[in-house]
Amino acid sequence: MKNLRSKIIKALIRVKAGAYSTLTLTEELVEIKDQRDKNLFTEIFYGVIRNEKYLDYIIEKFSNNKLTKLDTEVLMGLRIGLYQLFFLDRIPARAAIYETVEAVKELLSNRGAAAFTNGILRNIQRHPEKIKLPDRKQNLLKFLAIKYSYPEWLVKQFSDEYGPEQAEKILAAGNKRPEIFYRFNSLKMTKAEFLASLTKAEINYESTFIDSFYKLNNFANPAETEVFKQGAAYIQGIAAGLAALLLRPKPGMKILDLAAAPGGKTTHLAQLTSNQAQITALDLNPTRLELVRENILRLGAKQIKLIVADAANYQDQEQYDRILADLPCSGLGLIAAKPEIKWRKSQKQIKDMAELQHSILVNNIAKLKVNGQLLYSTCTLSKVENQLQIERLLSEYDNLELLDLKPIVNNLTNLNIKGNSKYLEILPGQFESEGFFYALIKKNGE
Ligand SMILES: C[S@@+](CC[C@H](N)C(=O)[O-])C[C@H]1O[C@@H](n2cnc3c(N)ncnc32)[C@H](O)[C@@H]1O
Repeated sequence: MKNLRSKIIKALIRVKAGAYSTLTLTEELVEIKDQRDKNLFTEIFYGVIRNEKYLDYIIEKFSNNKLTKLDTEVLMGLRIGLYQLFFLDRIPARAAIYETVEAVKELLSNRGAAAFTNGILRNIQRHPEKIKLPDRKQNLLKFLAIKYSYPEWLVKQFSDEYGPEQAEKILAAGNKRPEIFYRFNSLKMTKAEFLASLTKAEINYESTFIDSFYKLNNFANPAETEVFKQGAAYIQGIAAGLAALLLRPKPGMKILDLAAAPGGKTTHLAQLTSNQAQITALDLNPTRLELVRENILRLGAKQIKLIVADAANYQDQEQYDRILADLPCSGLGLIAAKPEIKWRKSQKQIKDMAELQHSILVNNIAKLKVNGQLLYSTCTLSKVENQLQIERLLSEYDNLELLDLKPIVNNLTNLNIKGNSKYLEILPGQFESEGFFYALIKKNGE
């Protein structure tokens, strides 16, 4: 297949059928040699998933056929064509349309399909004045849903829970390309060696509010560097990087990690204790637990026992100093990195997740020592999985106390968090990061 755009169409069809965008992209990029082609592929691929609803809204205005009646290749062709016309200024309109129509020709032998794609794209290009978004004043939710391309129920949920102004910021942040960070892994080399290696490879990096985290600027292949191969770097969102820090693990402690895969936080815990803590790491999914094993090996983490288990039923007699409950969640804080999330979640799934999280917490709270601490975290933005989840737990146990995370985070990082809440909620984009929620719970004597 010669045409880059036909590859993009095929990749988008895979994601539509349920594949993960990140994995699909990684697999596709291996086949492409030229770095500029890789960049263009990535830009159009993610751009279309992020803006799907907005693009369809426009296509619908110019098509006499219902979108559900179109061949998938044609619909994807129209989306990528339109994305290039409206979002990429470096590709001349004629070239964008020509290449897209050629891609549709390559994928479908039926000549009508290419002619149809050509006709619609040319018409849109000639008559942009026909495109009108829903009226913002008359129907704010609908306007936001189309403009930022989110399902309307999700726009409503964000707006109900955060207010319309903050909701709009959340929606916009979810459409930005996420920043890439390296966590420096001190188990493999000194920081001076690590930084020297980045400099030698001409990688442009910046310090962040966490000592061991570095932001990579305009860098496309973070998994191919020397430091990565040597295990001195782990690619991790900076908000996720707070978890192990906030748990304040010490050498000699017994730590239970209830949902560990792919192992970002497990290996961070090992790093912070110089491999001197005893960590038990669970995950329900054996394939994903293998990723933890690979990461442990690459990063040189030690003293970690891996167990395939459902944390909602897991039994052991051990008492732990620390429990990390970085639980499965609806993932609404990760939309920038995994934009298909917004099309795959439902209100029902969010409720089901909240129930699962509750059962996992209830099943494991007895394993926490008196004076031990449990850190609850999710990468989502929904009250029922976050604040309400913790309120529910605290209402059921007299001996649990919510600790204030502000002084802890302000002490361990360069952040200066203020406010009344003892929780730590990081909104997407707030610190160039993904969205995260943290609550720290201490167990008191009976
Ligand atoms: C948010 S991810 C964990 C990320 C991980 N802590 C890290 O930092 O790399 C949630 C994980 O929970 C696992 N999971 C889902 N249901 C589970 C259950 N009932 N018991 C244990 N693990 C579960 C999933 O397989 C997934 O790997």
